[in-house]
Amino acid sequence: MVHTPAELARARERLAGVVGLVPTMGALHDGHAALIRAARARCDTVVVSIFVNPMQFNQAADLARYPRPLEADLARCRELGVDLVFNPSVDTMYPGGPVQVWVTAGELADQLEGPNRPGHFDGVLTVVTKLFTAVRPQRAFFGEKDYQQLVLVRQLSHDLGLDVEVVGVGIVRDPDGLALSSRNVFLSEDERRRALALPRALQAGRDSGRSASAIVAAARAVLDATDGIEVEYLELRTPDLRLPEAGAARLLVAARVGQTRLIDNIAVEIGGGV
Ligand SMILES: Nc1ncnc2c1ncn2[C@@H]1O[C@H](COP(=O)(O)OP(=O)(O)OP(=O)(O)O)[C@@H](O)[C@H]1O
Ligand SMILES: CC(C)(CO)[C@@H](O)C(=O)[O-]
Ligand code: BAL
Repeated sequence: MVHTPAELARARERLAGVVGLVPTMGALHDGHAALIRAARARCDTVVVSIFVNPMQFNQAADLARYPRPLEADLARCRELGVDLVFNPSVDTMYPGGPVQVWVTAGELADQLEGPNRPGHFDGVLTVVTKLFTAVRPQRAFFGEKDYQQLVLVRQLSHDLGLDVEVVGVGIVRDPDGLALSSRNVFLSEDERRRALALPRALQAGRDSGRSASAIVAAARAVLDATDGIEVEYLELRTPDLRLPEAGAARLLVAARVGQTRLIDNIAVEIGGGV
């Protein structure tokens, strides 16, 4: 494990072949393991970063309670054959305090997560740019659970010419359908039962029929029938997050269950008659 960009630069010189980066905020679960396995399969060397990035949190309480089980994370990385873990401190990543120059997300972030988490994607894109610059990977692996983040990071690599191939990895779910997330540990048993309305709603949307309005209505009906969840958005988009058209699409949802905010999404097919 290395902690500083200087240590990372020295270790990076010894990494052979195609380097794959898996950026995480730790509290590793089977979703992260899928990213690491995808990186193992497609790269010669795998680097995992573990950094809870304060600059992408817009609520102090959310940052303060974010889980940080570092020893267990390191054991998981060893089991999965990770070659190098980069675990910087906040002071090392942001010497002298918060950055003054940001990578800003642009209009792709004016929807879905963006308006609900002001400044979040600027924080994500800024830290991902710093991680890409420090690690210099050829490939980087991101989960489809954070679908808008994946699309934005792909755009980041393209627009800034970072020369990193951004690989998306499918959502890993618990057997009951709930998408794995580090924040699921905050759900009580009752909240977890309510949270299952998210994957059920997405599945109902997918199964509902052909038109965009039928897909959204079927998903909305499941959410409306569930007490104790507060829906922030339920939206249909093209795979690159434009307004929906016939063909391949994504249905995306965000909701609060108690104090915990959850997101999820699913691939759907719009058959026409929007
Ligand atoms: N269930 C999942 N399936 C696939 N990828 C996932 C899953 N959960 C997280 N990831 C991916 O792992 C990477 C690191 O995410 P992060 O460390 O924030 O974990 P998280 O579980 O998403 O936590 P959070 O509760 O903060 O959303 C991201 O690219 C994210 O999309
Ligand atoms: C990509 C990321 C590691 C940047 O802090 C974070 O947003 C995450 O864990 O998805
Ligand atoms: N999993 C994306 C990072 C975040 O929620 O802050």
